[in-house]
Amino acid sequence: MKETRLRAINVLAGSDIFRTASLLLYATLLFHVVLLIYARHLTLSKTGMLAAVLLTALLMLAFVRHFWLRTAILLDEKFLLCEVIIATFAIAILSTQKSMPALPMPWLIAIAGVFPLVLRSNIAMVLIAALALIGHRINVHLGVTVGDWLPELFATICIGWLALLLAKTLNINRMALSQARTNERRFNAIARVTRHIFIITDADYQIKFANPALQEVIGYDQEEIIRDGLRAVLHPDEAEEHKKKLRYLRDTPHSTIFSRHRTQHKDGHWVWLETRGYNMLHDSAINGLVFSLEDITLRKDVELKLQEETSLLRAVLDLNPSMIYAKDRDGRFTISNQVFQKHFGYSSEDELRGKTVYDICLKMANANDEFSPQEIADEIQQQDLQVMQTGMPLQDMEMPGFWHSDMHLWFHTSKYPLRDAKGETIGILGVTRDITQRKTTEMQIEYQAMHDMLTDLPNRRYLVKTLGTAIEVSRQRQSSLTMLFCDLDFFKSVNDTHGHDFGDKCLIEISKRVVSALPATDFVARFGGNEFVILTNSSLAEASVKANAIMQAVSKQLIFESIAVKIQTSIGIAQLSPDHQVPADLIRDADAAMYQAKERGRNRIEIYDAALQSKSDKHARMDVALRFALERNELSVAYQPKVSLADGSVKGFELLLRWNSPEYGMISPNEFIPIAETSGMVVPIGMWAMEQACQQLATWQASYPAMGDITVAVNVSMRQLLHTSFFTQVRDILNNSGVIPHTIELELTETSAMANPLQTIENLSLLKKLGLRLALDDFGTGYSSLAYLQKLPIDILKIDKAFVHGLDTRQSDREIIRLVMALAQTLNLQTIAEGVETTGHIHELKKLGCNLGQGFLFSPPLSAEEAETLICSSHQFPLV
Ligand SMILES: Nc1nc2c(ncn2[C@@H]2O[C@H](COP(=O)(O)OP(=O)(O)OP(=O)(O)O)[C@@H](O)[C@H]2O)c(=O)[nH]1
Repeated sequence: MKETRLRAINVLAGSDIFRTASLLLYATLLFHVVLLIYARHLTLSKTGMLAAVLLTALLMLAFVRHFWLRTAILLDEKFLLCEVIIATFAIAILSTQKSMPALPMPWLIAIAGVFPLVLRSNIAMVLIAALALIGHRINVHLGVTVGDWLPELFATICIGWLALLLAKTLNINRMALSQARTNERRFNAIARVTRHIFIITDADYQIKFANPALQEVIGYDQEEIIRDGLRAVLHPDEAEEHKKKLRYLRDTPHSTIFSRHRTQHKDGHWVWLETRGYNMLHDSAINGLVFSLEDITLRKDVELKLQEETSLLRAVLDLNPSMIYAKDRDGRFTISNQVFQKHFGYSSEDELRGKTVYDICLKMANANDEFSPQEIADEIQQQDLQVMQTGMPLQDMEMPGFWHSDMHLWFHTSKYPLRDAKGETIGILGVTRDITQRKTTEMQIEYQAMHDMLTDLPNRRYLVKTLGTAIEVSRQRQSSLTMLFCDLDFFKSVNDTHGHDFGDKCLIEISKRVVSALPATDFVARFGGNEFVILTNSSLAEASVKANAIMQAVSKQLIFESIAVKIQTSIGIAQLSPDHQVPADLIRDADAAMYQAKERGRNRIEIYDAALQSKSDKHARMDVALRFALERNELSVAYQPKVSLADGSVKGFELLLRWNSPEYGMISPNEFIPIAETSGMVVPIGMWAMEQACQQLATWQASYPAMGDITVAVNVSMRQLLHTSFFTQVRDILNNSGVIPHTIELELTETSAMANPLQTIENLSLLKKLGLRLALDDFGTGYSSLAYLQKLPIDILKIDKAFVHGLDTRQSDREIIRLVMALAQTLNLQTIAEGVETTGHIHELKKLGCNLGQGFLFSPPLSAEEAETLICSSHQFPLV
C-alpha cells in the first residue's frame, strides 16, 4: 500500500534554526575576538575580558542547548531576553575596546537575525528596534558617519524582520505538518478499526487505497489485492445493476451511488455489501473514486428473517378464524386481518388503516339497529380507553353482535394493551372470535338444564332459581307471591293401563292445558313426575280461582289413539309469608296443602294453613314409623259387624285396621291409611289385612260350618288395585287360606274407583272372576258417572255415614239415600248403610229398603274373639 510521505518529511521550526544559529553566532564571535587578540596582539581591558568570558559562557550555553536541552528552559522567552541583553552587552563592550577594528553592527545584525526566530513577534520587533538603536549609539560613540552606519541600521531591521518572517513561516509549516500527521494517524486508526471498507480506486477501478476491513470482509489480503487487483465476483442477480452504477459513477463528475449487492468471499460464500460511491476524480489530492462498503450480510439475514416472519405473521393473521386488529393511541386501525376486513366490508388492510371505530359503525349502521352508530362506537371506544388507561387487558368478554345484521351472532373479545420499548401503552390489540356455535350449544345446554324435556316447561331447578328471585322481588315490593302445587291423581294407573308413552302424551297435553289456563305472567314448572308448580303474584283468593281453572282444564277428557282418559289433579296452595326463610319452605307448604287435598279425597284444592304444617310434620314422622309398623307387629285388626236390617242377624264384618304405635299410641286407620297411601305402604299393609281377613274367615268357616255366608269386608285402596301384582297376590291368599271366595268382600271408595273408571272396571272384573264380592264404599261422596257405575262389577253399594247421620234431620240426605236405593235396585245391588247410631236410623233405612247396617248402635269394632262369639252364638241385634 502506498504510504504518504508526510511521515518522512521533517519541517524545521524557528527554534531548531535558532539553536544552530545562536551556537554559530557565539562561536564565530568568540573566534573573531580570539583571532584579533592573536593576530593584532590586542589586549583586552578588564571589561573586555568580562565580555569575552560572557561570550564563552553564551557559547557553552548554546552548545548545551543545541545538543542536550532542546526544549528546556533555555528557550523560555525571559531567559532568551536575558541572553540577548548579555550578548548585546558583550558585543557593545568588545566593539568599544581600544584597537578593536571591528564594527559592532554585523554582530548586532546577527543577533537581530537570530533571536526573532524564537521570540514572539512583538517582542522581536522591540528587540530589533533596540538593537538598531544600540548599533546607532555605538556608531555615534565610535564616530562612524551616518552614511556608514545607516545601511547597517537598515540591514539590522531587514535581517531581524526576515528572521521574524522565517520563524513565523516555519512555525506555520510545522503546525500544518503536525496537523497533517495527526489527521493521517486518525484516518489510519479509523480505517484500521472500522468494519466499513474504504477503497479509493482510479478511473479504471484499480485500487489505490484500501483499509484492512476489505480483507476481513472478502477474504483477500492486502498483498493479493495490490498484486492482482480486486477480483470482485458479483452475484449474477445484482452484477449488471451494480456495474451500471459503477460506470455511472465514473462517468459522472461529483456523482454518488448507492448499491446493495453480493460479492463472493475468497472461500466462496456470498457477502452482502452496501456500497456508497463518490466520484472524486476532480479532486487532485484524491483523484479517484471513493467507496465506502459495509458488510450487511447479517442485517440482510435479519431483514430476510424479518420478512419471512412478517409473511408468516401475515399468514397466521389471515388464516386465523378470529377477527384480529390493532389500533393506535388515537383509536385508528393499524393492522387488521382478512376476517376482520371481510366482516366489516373492507377489501384490504390499507383500506381500513387509519379508520376509527366510528367510521366502521357508520358504515355498518342499519335502520333496524337497536343502538345508534354513535352509541355502539362509544361503547367500543370506552373499552379501548380502559385498556389503554389501565394498561390491563380486557379478557373474555362475551357479547352478542351489535348490529341488526349480526345480532344473532355471539362474539368473544379480548383486548390487550400494546406497549413500546419503554413500556408505554401505544395502542391496543383486539381479538374477536365468533362463538355463536358454542354459545348456541351452551344456551341449549342451559335451556335443557333448566327445562323439562318432555313438556318443555321450566323444570324444578329453574323453579327454585326463579322462586329465589321472585321471593326477593315480592319482599322488596311487598307484593304477594303464591304457589300452586298440582299433583295428578292416580296417574300411575294411566301409565300402568295404557303404557308410559301414553302417559307421556297425557303429561304433554296437561302441561299445555295448565299453561293456557293461566295468564302468561304466571310461571309454570314441571316439578317432578306428575307434579306441576305455578308461581303467581295473585292473592290467595285469585290463586283459588286459578286452581279451579286448572282443575277444570286438566279434567277434560283426553283422547289419544282413540283411548279416552280423564285425569284429575289435587292442588295445594300456599302464600309467601315472613315465616318462609328459604324458597324450599314455600314449596314445602304448598306440597303439604297438596297432600291435604289428596288425603281429603283428591281432585280438590286445599289452602295451606299453619295447622297443616304441624300436621304435615307429624305425617312425615308417622310415615317413617309406619314403614316399620308391619315388621314390628304394631298393626292389628278389628271386626265391625254388618247387621241385617230385616232381622238383626250378623251378615258379616268389616275388617278395620288398628295401629298401636309405641310413639303415637293407638291410631285410627282414618289417620294412618292416607299416609300409607301417599307413601305406598298401603300396598303391603292392605295385603296383610287381606291375609288376616282370609285366614280368620277360613278359620271360622272351618270351625262353624253353620255360619253360612257371613262375610268379611276388606278395604282396598286404588293404589293397591292398580298395583301390578295385586290380582295374583289376592288369588294366592284366597287359595292358601282356603276361604270361600264369595265370603270375602273388597271395599273400594267411590272417589278412587271413579278416578280412572275404565281401569277400575278392568281390574275389578278380574277380581270378580276370583269369586270375590265387591263393594263401592262411601257411596254418594264421589261423582259417579252412571254409565260407568253400571259397568262396574260390584255387588254392594255402601252408603256414606254422612248421609245416614243426616237422615233424621236433613231431607236432602234422606232423598239421596232414597235415590241410592233406587239405583241399587235398578242395578241389582245390595245396600249397606254406615254410621247407624240410632234406632231412628234403623227405622228410616228399613223404610227406604236398605239391606244392611253398620255402626255403633249395633257394635263397635270387635276383637276376633268377640266377633267369633257373635258368630257361634248366631247373635241377633235388636232393631228397635
Ligand atoms: N308417563 C310418564 N309417567 C311418569 C313420568 N314421571 C312420573 N310418572 C309416573 O307418574 C306416577 C306418579 O305416581 P304418584 O304420584 O306416586 O301416584 P299417583 O298414581 O299419581 O297417585 P296419587 O298421586 O297418590 O294420586 C308414577 O307412576 C310415575 O311412573 C313421566 O315422565 N311420564
